[in-house]
Amino acid sequence: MALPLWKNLLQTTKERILQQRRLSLYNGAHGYEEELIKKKLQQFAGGSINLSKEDNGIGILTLNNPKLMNAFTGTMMVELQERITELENWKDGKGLIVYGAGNTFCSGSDLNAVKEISNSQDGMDMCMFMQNTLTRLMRLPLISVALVQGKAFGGGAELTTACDFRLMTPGSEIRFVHKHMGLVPGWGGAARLVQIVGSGAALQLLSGTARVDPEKALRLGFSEQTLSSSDETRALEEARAWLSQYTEGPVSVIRAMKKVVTAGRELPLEDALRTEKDIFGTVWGGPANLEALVRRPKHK
Ligand SMILES: CCC(=O)SCCNC(=O)CCNC(=O)[C@H](O)C(C)(C)COP(=O)(O)OP(=O)(O)OC[C@H]1O[C@@H](n2cnc3c(N)ncnc32)[C@H](O)[C@@H]1OP(=O)(O)O
Repeated sequence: MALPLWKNLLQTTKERILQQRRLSLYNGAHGYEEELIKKKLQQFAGGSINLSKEDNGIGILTLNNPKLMNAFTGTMMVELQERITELENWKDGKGLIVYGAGNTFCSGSDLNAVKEISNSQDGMDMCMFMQNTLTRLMRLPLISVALVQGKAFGGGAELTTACDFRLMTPGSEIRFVHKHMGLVPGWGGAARLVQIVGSGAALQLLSGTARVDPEKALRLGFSEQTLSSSDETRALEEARAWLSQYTEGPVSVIRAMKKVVTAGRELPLEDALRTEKDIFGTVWGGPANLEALVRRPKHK
């Protein structure tokens, strides 16, 4: 017998909360009180995080606070979490482009807000909040790319590492400026940077606060490509075309592909292999697989 509507809704909400907990790193057991830090962050308002979902399965996530070079205010941190939840529930999604409004990526956390929460408890709570959100971004079953125009500094540089790929426009720059602020990365940027460029290069970029221009990023394997245009509309078009090479195809297969790679990236080998087996089971004999068996394509 079908469940009444309210029971269905309750069930879905429970499942979503459980899924968010599973994908996050910190919860009450770590002394993390999400509602408290959210309340605090809400006091530092400004800017927005916007999401548009296109018919081609590509989502566009925009950091929108151009007056402050897209610095992250408290409300933007909370909105980022909300948009990630939306993306987790977008079953038709295959890809994601993260970029900043006004021809620049992001200048890190809003220094006006940071000054107000400079005590250690607030700092740790904000750090756990952002690590949870960026870990969920990294684990989305969508192929994600940071489109870097202008500057990606501090937390902005960390955000680029939560995406699968980075594309840079001419004249743009990624820079981990934390040392100048008497800090180290705290949004997970150091751990992810080591995975992307290796520990030696990561240590140099962090401890030398080195400017990473498009050429250097290519050399380090930090960026995939330098786009030809630094105009916002055209760069976005180029990023869409670049990403489409990987998102073309059946949604179930693209999402499964990202999931097997996430498992390989994060889990010990035996666990990753078992996860790969389970995900393989979701596509084997599925519509795309059966259709291909009929079509028998030649892979020339
Ligand atoms: C997670 C930990 C972290 O994120 S630590 C890193 C925090 N971020 C920073 O320290 C970046 C500080 N900003 C800068 O170095 C420069 O503003 C950069 C980004 C290089 C841009 O320089 P430029 O193109 O000359 O523009 P500008 O300095 O005139 O800035 C325009 C307005 O934006 C503001 N702005 C910029 N970044 C932030 C920020 N992170 N927090 C708060 N406000 C920021 C500037 O103050 C400036 O505002 P105003 O026009 O003077 O009112």
